[in-house]
Amino acid sequence: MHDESEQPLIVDENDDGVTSRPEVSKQDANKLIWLLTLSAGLSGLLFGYDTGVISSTLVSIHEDLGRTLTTLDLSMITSSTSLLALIASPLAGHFADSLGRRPVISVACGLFIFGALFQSAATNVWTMVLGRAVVGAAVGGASAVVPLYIAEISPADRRGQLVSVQSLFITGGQVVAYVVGWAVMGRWRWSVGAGAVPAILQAGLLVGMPESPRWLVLKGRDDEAAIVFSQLGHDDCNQIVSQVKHEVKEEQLSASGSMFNELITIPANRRALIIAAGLQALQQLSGFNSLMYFSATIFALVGFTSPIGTSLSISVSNFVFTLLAFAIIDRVGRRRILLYSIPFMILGLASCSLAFMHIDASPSDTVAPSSAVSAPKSPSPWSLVLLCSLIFYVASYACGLGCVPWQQSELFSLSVRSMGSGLATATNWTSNFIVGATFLPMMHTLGPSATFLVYVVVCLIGYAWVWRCYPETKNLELEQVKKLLEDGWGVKANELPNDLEV
Ligand SMILES: O[C@H]1[C@H](O)[C@@H](O)[C@H](O)[C@@H](O)[C@H]1O
Repeated sequence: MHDESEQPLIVDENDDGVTSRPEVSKQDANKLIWLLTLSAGLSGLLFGYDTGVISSTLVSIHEDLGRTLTTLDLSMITSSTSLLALIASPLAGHFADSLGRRPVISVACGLFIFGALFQSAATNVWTMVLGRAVVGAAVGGASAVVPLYIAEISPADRRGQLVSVQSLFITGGQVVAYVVGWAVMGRWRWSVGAGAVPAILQAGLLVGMPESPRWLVLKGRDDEAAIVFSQLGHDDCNQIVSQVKHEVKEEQLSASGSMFNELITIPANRRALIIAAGLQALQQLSGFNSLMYFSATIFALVGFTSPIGTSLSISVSNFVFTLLAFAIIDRVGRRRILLYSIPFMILGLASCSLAFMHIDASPSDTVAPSSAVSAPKSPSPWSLVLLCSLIFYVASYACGLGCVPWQQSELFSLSVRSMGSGLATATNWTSNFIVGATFLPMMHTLGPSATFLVYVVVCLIGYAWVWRCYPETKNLELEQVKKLLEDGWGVKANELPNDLEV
């Protein structure tokens, strides 16, 4: 264990009047960074659990909410979470700026607990929708602020990986939700209520969590920031505090009014917002969550006898390939991962569309999936092709688009970071809402094959846009990324990242 008495004390004051702190060993700092990442990342687990659990819940509710669920009921129960998430995320961005990152994460944690318990006690469709909405507010707030908090405490060369911990937690939470949903065999009140458990654990961990040091500098609390930076293992915490202060001053000079104005009128900020929000929209509009929410419905439709069990393959592949992204993101880089993986998503989706052409599957109007097929059928060889294509699509999604958009906060400069992340997150949830609300109707009107073709087209457009606009940010300090976007999209500039001066 590290002995504090051996730590060299640096007691001089620098130009900014910041007093240096006792040095902390790299090992202790590393442990702390991991602990904070895991504590904050638990919100990702809840995000994943609460969004994943709906798939098995939908097929288990039957008439427990007082009536047989219609397509509209299912869409409302599913979409109320994303609807509230999209309202909560920009608000969370706002409060993360005025009150700090930590209080927002704490409030989200409280809402996770309350929402889980409320859902498990739901007696009719409306109370269920309300419970899902409370959880949605928590998911929206946490998904805007947790990646931002992690990015702000991470060293530049491991930031991609540490922020990806959140994606690992999300996808892990979705696997747990599927397993729990499967294991409790229809007792959905238990599975939705179980979401309160990790949230209670997180509430305990949040007690000792420090505020983001970059936010502290933004608020002029330099001494406190220096303490946190030194706990996080910065060799020269005075230098990093001055660097961040310098950035804040520069931004104040070029600021032209409100934070929103600053975000829209300063070209680097505007580009950051377009890139972050665009990638979040692409993540969702590529259709992945239609599988998250309705894979059991799809598998019932095409004749699998254990649709919930089969849909577990979707969430497990998502988790396993997010692990791959986690392992390589800081080496391969964000842009390259996207450019390599999106073409495989397109292939997977096109092959799903082909498989559906050969499967006789037309969703009926009442949609408890076990009754969604007019006559029981067994899976044809094309159903197996469909399953493999879906897994292929999910795998390529998970190692690129599933993960990279959550790196969003690194694109923004400090003074607009929380608002920019909040708006980009809101775009994610808006698009999530659109996909959740349109998937079943599209399956009805266009048919399954054409529905998947729509996602192919989205991915094709998305690929071209990423190629044109998404810059590489690996290994850059947060303060350097801003420079990257000053004169353009930074797609070429970052071929020489070391040339960028802070
Ligand atoms: O990054 C996550 C992850 O890919 C999840 O599996 C998905 O359900 C979320 O919508 C997405 O934001």
